[in-house]
Amino acid sequence: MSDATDARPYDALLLLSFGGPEGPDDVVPFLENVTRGRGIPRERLEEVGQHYYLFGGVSPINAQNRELLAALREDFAANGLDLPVYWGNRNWAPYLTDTLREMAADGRRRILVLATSAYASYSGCRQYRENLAEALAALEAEGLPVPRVDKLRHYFNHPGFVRPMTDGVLASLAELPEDVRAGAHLVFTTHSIPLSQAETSGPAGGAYVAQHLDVARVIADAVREETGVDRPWELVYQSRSGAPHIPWLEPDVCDHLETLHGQGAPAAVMVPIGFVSDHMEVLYDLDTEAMAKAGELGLPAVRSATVGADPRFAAAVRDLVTERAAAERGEHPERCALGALGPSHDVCPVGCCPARTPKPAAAGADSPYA
Ligand SMILES: CC1=C(CCC(=O)O)c2cc3nc(cc4[nH]c(cc5[nH]c(cc1n2)c(C)c5CCC(=O)O)c(CCC(=O)O)c4C)C(CCC(=O)O)=C3C
Ligand SMILES: [Fe+2]
Repeated sequence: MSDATDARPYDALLLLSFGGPEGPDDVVPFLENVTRGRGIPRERLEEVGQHYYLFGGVSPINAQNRELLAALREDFAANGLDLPVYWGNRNWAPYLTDTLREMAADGRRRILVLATSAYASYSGCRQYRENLAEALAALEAEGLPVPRVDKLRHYFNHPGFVRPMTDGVLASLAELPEDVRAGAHLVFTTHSIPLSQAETSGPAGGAYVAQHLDVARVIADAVREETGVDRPWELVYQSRSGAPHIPWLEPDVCDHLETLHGQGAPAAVMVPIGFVSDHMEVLYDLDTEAMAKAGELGLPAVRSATVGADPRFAAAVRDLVTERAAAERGEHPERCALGALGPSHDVCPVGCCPARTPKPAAAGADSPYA
């Protein structure tokens, strides 16, 4: 393991997330921020707005990021890692540009970024890198010093991300009635994305699905070992958006529950491996919509926990920070990873997770910033 207290050359960590509305008046402006220039049909937006209004116009994502920030600060302090942690979002306050401005004013010059997305995809990786480039350009235009930003590697297969989810599945199985527990399917879910984006994800294409399958297999294997029961599992998708004629990853989780029921499956545990916390995608698309579908079918179902602010995840972030810092210093740190794919790259190569319309992206080999 790398020196657990040495973050040099980095002088700050930036938690970079999606952002969400904090009251009913925020919902429409938030959705406008999310969908600017993305060609999402108006009906879809109205529908998604309703999901937020059902919860008082409040997405839980900001509170969850505040908890994660607190967990990171606590973990760093308890382990002697002296590194300040900041937070900025793509779509809602605190906005990324404001946070980077504050960081520059505080004298931060080498910033490491933790995005709240564990996998390779345009939305989960390059789009955050585009947001960073846009924010750095704003600082430059204001005559402020432009810090150098690097992004932590994809952490989907880090034990500190996978282990809490495995424990979540074990806890969910225990909640199912005993007579259906052994036959329960493990239904791993993630955000659907356009097929074209899935095909071009990662340095060589196909990374989004391959990474999820790798994690699903690791969790299914661990659950089998710990319960002594070999359960069927599948990877399915949720939260599809976009125009109906554009193909996205399938099957949808609700259709899949119907299929399982038709095949006589006795129960299902939905495992949202694609998400870092219980934000609106989890609360509405799984806990509300998919659970209602399971209820209609009479299929016993439980949804297992995301990592959220689990202390093991905070410790994993510390490990990733010190690992990357050591690599930047020219050392050869050990890189923790479960599954078959191994640790992901530190620096996204040119053309990784390409956008439909090319835009400058920071924190990668094609960054216009050093
Ligand atoms: C891969 C992926 C993740 C996981 C990785 C990551 O976490 O980044 C994710 C997370 C999230 N997505 C979120 C919200 C939304 N995503 C939308 C739209 C879209 N998401 C997409 C993909 C992803 N999204 C895509 C390809 C679109 C189509 C438009 C586009 O190409 O951009 C829309 C527009 C309406 C709609 O169409 O649903 C909303 C409101 C929230 C916040 C939830 C909250 O408020 O609690 C979170 C964490
Ligand atoms: Fe999304």
